[in-house]
Amino acid sequence: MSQQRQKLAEQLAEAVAQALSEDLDRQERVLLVVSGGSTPVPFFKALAAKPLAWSRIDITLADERWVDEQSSDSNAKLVRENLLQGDAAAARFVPLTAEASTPEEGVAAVAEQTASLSWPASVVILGMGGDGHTASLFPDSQELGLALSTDEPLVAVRTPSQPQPRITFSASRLHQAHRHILHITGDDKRAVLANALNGDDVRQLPIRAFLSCPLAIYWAP
Ligand SMILES: O=C(O)[C@H](O)[C@@H](O)[C@H](O)[C@H](O)COP(=O)(O)O
Repeated sequence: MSQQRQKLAEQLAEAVAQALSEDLDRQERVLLVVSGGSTPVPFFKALAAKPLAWSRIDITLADERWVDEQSSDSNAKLVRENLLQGDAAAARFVPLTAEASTPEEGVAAVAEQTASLSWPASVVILGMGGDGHTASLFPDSQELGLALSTDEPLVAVRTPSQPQPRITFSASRLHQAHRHILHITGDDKRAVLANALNGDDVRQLPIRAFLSCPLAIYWAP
């Protein structure tokens, strides 16, 4: 982990902790939506160390891979092992998983299980892939149009570029937040973001669906 990425993770954790604590002053419970993948790990660790009223914080994921919760590809496992540690273990984590063997079969159960979360979220933290996807809004997925347009909260997604099927909150649901943050690292992603900022076709680079939320960008080389 480069020093710059570590510093970025710490600055992001500071900003998110500040946002959560401001909202906790006004609301009984607050919602934090995080992303999976590899980038957020140092941020999760830094956030877990913050003194917050964790028992009043709900945490969920922007999207999930449809795998066993013990799989190393599980975003829920990533959150449990890196964020829900120490005092932060008192947070209520609502995963996007269900007993069903496919996300298409499980999406209704996940919708029921996440129905108790109260939106708008305090903060939605997004990641981005090299193809401009965010959450599981993939440019090559057949369900992209649906995920970008539906008012339903969740969409089951299959995409040729990814090994597992997925479930994602829809763009309209992810828009429901007081603050949106994009957390990315590396020159490749900087170039993808620059490209995204230079055009409008959301289906080509789905991160564009969030560029005017407004979106705070946390980037380090
Ligand atoms: O489950 C996931 O993979 C995500 O939530 C996804 O949208 C992620 O944020 C990007 O793919 C970036 O992933 P990296 O941080 O691993 O580059």
